Amino acid sequence: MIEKKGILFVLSGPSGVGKGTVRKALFEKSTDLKYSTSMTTRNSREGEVDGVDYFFKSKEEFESMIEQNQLLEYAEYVGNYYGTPREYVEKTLQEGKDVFLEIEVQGALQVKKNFPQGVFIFLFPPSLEELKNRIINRGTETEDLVRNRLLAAKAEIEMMDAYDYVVVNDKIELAVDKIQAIVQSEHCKRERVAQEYKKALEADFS
Ligand SMILES: Nc1ncnc2c1ncn2[C@@H]1O[C@H](COP(=O)(O)OP(=O)(O)OP(=O)(O)O)[C@@H](O)[C@H]1O
Ligand SMILES: Nc1nc2c(ncn2[C@@H]2O[C@H](COP(=O)(O)O)[C@@H](O)[C@H]2O)c(=O)[nH]1
Repeated sequence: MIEKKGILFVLSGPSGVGKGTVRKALFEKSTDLKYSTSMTTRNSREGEVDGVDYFFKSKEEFESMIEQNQLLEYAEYVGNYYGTPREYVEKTLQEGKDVFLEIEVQGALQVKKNFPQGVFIFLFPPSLEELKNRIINRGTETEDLVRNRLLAAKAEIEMMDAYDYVVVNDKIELAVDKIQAIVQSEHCKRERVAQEYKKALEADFS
C-alpha cells in the first residue's frame, strides 16, 4: 500500500499584507488543515495568547531550540527570532494531515530548500501604498518598526518568483477562495501521481 503523507502549505509575504487575516478566514472554512503555531522571541501584543498566536520564548530558550535542531526553519526578522517547531510539522504530515505555515520569506526559502515537495504561496498586496496603510492602521508597531518592516518588504517582494503561486490580497474572501482552490488542486495532482505510480507498480508485477 502507498503511504499517504499530508501536504505542507506555506503562506508567506511581506508584513501587513494580511497573511494572518487570510489564514484565520481560511481556517474558519477549512477544517482539514492543521496550523503550525510558531515560536517567537518578540513581546506579545495586546490580546495575543501564548500557545495560540505564538509560543512566546526568551532569546536563550529560542537559541537552545536552534542548537537542539528542534526548528524546521527559523529567521531573525526585524530584531526578533521566529521559527517553526519541527516535531509538530513532521508528526502531523506523517499522520497524513496537511500542515499550514504562515511565515516570512527567509524562513519560507529555508523550508523550500529542505522540503521542495511543499507548496509555496506568496500573498501580494494590491499596491505598496495599501501595504503601508495596512501596517500603519493595524496600530501594533512603532514608527521605527513600520519603517523597518517596509524596508524588509521590498526585499521580500523581490523573492516572489521563488514561490509556486502568487495570490493578491485585495478582497479577503477572494484570496481565501484562491488558496482553497490551490489546496484542492494540489490534492488532485498528488492523487493523479499516486494513481500513475500504482499503475506502474501493477504493470511491473504482472
Ligand atoms: N484584504 C484586506 N483588505 C483590507 N485590509 C486588510 C486585508 N487583509 C488584511 N487587512 C488588514 O491589514 C492589517 C494587516 O493584516 P495582518 O495582520 O493579517 O497582516 P500580516 O501579513 O499577518 O502581518 P505580519 O506579517 O506583520 O504579521 C490588519 O489590520 C488587517 O485587518
Ligand atoms: N520564519 C518565520 N517567520 C514567521 C514565523 N511565524 C511568524 N513569522 C513571520 O514573522 C513576521 C512578523 O510577524 P509578527 O507576528 O511579529 O507581525 C511575519 O511575516 C510572520 O508571518 C515562523 O515560524 N518562522
